[in-house]
Amino acid sequence: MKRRSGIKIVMQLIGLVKPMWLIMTGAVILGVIGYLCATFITILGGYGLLGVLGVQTKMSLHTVFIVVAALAVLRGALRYGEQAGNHYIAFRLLALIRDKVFQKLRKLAPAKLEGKDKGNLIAILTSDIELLEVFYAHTISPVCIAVLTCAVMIAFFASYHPALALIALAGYVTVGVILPMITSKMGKEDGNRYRNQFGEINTYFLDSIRGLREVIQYDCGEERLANIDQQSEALTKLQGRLKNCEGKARANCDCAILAFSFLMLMTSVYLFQKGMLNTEGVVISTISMLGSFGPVTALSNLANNLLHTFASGNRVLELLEEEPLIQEVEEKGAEPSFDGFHIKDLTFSYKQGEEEEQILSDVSLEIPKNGILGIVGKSGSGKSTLIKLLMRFWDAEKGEISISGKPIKEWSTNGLRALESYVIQDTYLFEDTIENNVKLARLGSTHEQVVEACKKANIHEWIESLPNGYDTVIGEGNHQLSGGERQRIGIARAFLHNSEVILLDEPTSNLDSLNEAEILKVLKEQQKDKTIILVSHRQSTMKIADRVIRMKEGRAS
Ligand SMILES: Nc1ncnc2c1ncn2[C@@H]1O[C@H](COP(=O)(O)OP(=O)(O)OP(=O)(O)O)[C@@H](O)[C@H]1O
Repeated sequence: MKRRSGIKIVMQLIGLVKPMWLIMTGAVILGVIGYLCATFITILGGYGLLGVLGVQTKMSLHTVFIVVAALAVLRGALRYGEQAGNHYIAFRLLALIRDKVFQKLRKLAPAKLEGKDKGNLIAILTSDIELLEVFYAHTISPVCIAVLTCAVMIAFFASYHPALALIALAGYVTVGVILPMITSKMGKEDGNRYRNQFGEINTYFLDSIRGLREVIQYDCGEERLANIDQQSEALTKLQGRLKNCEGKARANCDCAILAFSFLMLMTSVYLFQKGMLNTEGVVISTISMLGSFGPVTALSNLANNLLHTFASGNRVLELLEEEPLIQEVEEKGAEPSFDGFHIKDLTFSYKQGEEEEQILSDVSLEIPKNGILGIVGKSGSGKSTLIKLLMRFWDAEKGEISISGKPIKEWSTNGLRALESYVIQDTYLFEDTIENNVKLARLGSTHEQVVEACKKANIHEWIESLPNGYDTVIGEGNHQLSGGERQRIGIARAFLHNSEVILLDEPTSNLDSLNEAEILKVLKEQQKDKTIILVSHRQSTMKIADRVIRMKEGRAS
């Protein structure tokens, strides 16, 4: 994983706030005034104390009480405004980032996502993005607020004596900049490791749940459980180290505040002895120093959370910057006028790190418009790969596939996908009604069109036999479908999509011979005005093909 510096991550994350800078400015202004109100409540307390002790000050005791009450009310209102503004920005931005991540995933799919660690992706989509809330709601404006509030306070100290202003400046820089920098340096590695291990444990968990049947059958539950325990323990250890670092940071911060306040007291007493400061100056400057660390302490505490936030930010930015393997052509509505597939010298290999295994070499093939082409060949001979290349899930490294005289990588990607329907062995069902699951192939189609597609896929009667018919909710945790039922829903989708080209990769592998025969009959009827490409190991399925080609050692014959 690419490691960005903290500054680079911050700059890139701040870049996303641009559309909301007005609200951010408002929140900062409210925050600065709010913190000054809080600090001056303490300072006015000092004036009040001096008044009670009979020392002559700039303000009467009566005025002090009224102003303190007014500042307290104002502080509450301002704090509310600042927090509301910051959280509004943060949650709007999280929605925006999620949207960007989903758009990116769509572009990366399927070529770049096939080999990706799914648990890690889930961790990025959920907890990593969620953690950026800390950055947007509790980092940007607190930094601005701290800088502005400290500037006002330094000017206030300077009104008593420049030396006091210098001590205040040194105190604010130490607590708000130097200590947080040391803390984040100390915990950066652990922060990154924690986020990555969290992703890994997610993947392992997900894998164990998905493969539960195999785990039970081969009795390896204990071993997986032990692995989960081991990973959780490692995670707990890392978390312990991070908390330890956090604790040290808090302790250092408190020590620094006390040390600088003590230095302020000593210096003001010294100046008093030299006649350069009055009693009011000594008391007020010391109280002000103690009471004005609020905004910089907020920064110091942030450094602890930022360890996680930077690691999460890095992972989210990494995903957003990932380049898709194929560049999509965006030209709305430009569907190719289909005249068949013209495949010339097609060579392709999947790249996995440094390794490359050639799957197709110099395949040349003419697939005419309309009719059924069967593709057979040994397992692993590249049949599915050829189909995926026709869908342009990958680009060929040499040679090309063209339609109407133009390579498919120059046709609009949406247009190409609208031209083709792709049915695979294992259809994915979303947690939704059967009707919506089928409608996915053509949003906006009517109930009658869905029923017609399901009738062709020989699944209508089964759907009607369910208590809720087409409104039955299927998918994970709901009505579970058999392999054959899933496959027929996949075929119904392809019929509803009603595209000119239908690519079928082992479409009948889970069907009994009765269902297979019914579906093949419908496919055969469609061959007049559809181009059907069929990959299957079943001889019974291949019978409907007009022409059958064989894949062997990366070539078609
Ligand atoms: N996404 C991928 N990344 C890397 N290698 C892959 C990928 N998909 C397939 N392969 C490899 O490419 C080779 C051809 O796979 P393909 O699925 O095209 O074969 P097939 O002829 O359809 O096999 P089967 O009949 O078993 O479905 C296999 O060795 C497979 O391991």
